[in-house]
Amino acid sequence: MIMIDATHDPALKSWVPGADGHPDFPIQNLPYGIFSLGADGEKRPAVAIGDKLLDLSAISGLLPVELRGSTLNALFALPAERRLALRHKLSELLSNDSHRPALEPHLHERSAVTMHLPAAIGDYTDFYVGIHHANNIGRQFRPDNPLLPNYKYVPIGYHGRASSIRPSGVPLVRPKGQRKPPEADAPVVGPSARLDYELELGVWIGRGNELGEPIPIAEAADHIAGFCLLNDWSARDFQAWEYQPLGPFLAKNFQTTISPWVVTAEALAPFRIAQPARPEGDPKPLPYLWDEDDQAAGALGIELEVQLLTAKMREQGLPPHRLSKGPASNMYWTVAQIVAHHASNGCNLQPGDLLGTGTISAPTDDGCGSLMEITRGGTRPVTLPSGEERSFLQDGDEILLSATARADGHVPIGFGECRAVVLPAR
Ligand SMILES: O=C(O)/C=C/C(=O)CC(=O)CC(=O)O
Ligand SMILES: [Ca+2]
Ligand SMILES: [Mg+2]
Repeated sequence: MIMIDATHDPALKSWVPGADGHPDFPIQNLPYGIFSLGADGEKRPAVAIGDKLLDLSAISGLLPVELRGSTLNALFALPAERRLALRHKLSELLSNDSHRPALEPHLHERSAVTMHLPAAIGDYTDFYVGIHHANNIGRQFRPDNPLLPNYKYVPIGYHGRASSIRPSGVPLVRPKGQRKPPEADAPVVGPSARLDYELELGVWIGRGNELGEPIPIAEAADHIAGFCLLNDWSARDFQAWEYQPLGPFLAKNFQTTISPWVVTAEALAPFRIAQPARPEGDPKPLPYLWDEDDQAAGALGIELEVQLLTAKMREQGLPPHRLSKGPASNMYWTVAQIVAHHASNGCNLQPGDLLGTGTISAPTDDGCGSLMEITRGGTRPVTLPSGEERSFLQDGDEILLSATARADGHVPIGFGECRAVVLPAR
């Protein structure tokens, strides 16, 4: 069980200029990532602090954990106590002035470096825990049968594609594929006309489990290294045509964008709120999915937001326009439940595997996590400050996801950027 400790102290200050009061990366956060100086430079581990990062490969002699190489998989695999020891050391190094002369040469402006995927992602699985999303989108794909009867018993997911996951900033090329326009007798192939985003949290798997050995739900939290933002780009026209009976395939595997900084489970310890009660009459989950301590630990106290910036808005100097905002507590299943479920048949999870929670929508109109929901399948376009309308994404549109964890008596911490612009189909 991860505890609140001195590294979360709201009175803790950093000697790094601009870190105190930073909206994402004050000293209470300390997220890890992989960067290089220049796009082709050597990839190295770092910790973000304010607008800067500290090159951890350059100060490895000072750290209790060997941190080298171009991925964080080995760090994720460590027992939680070792990761905690590293967090404590970094908190001390970045708060105590006496370390400034030794460390300052290894700070870099984050705006001047290239960020990479933080881990070699062996496998990526996307869940469907946003019950309001499941209701909204289910109504469009299956008007008579929006929420299927299994939803409240089994955390639904699909196996995604790890090879096409990209860090924030890498543009998305509009996918081509098969769709069957409602009035047509036969499908056509071409660029997606209903390109959408999905607002999700990503969960980084830490320690793995052996093939054949399930993860008991009481131990699931020990297998989570951290979190990121995840945009599960979705071609709704391909999806509607291809998804039955095996689920999403080419509609969702052409690219997935994640934020490059790993906000650790340790950093998020204080940011828990009461787990929303299951609606009256909902079935109690089966024992392998139910843990009183997991329920008592609460839901993630994270506020999520999506913004859109079109090419015309960029030209006009307009700021991004908020499409939605809502809390991560709108998850029907906890993160521990999806981890335990994934391994319940003996499937082995490995350090650096990535799970998506599924689209997190609020029950209100201003909190929907995809355009498909906001525009009711494209029938109610959004009007933007530039005067433009959007039903689905156009070329040149940029989607920006952001998130902030907040709790009374604690310094808020954020996730950094998860953005990508849509380029024309090739
Ligand atoms: O209800 C459906 O058929 C559609 C589901 C999705 O869009 C799949 C998905 O990516 C799950 C999610 O993000 O919640
Ligand atoms: Ca999804
Ligand atoms: Mg995807």
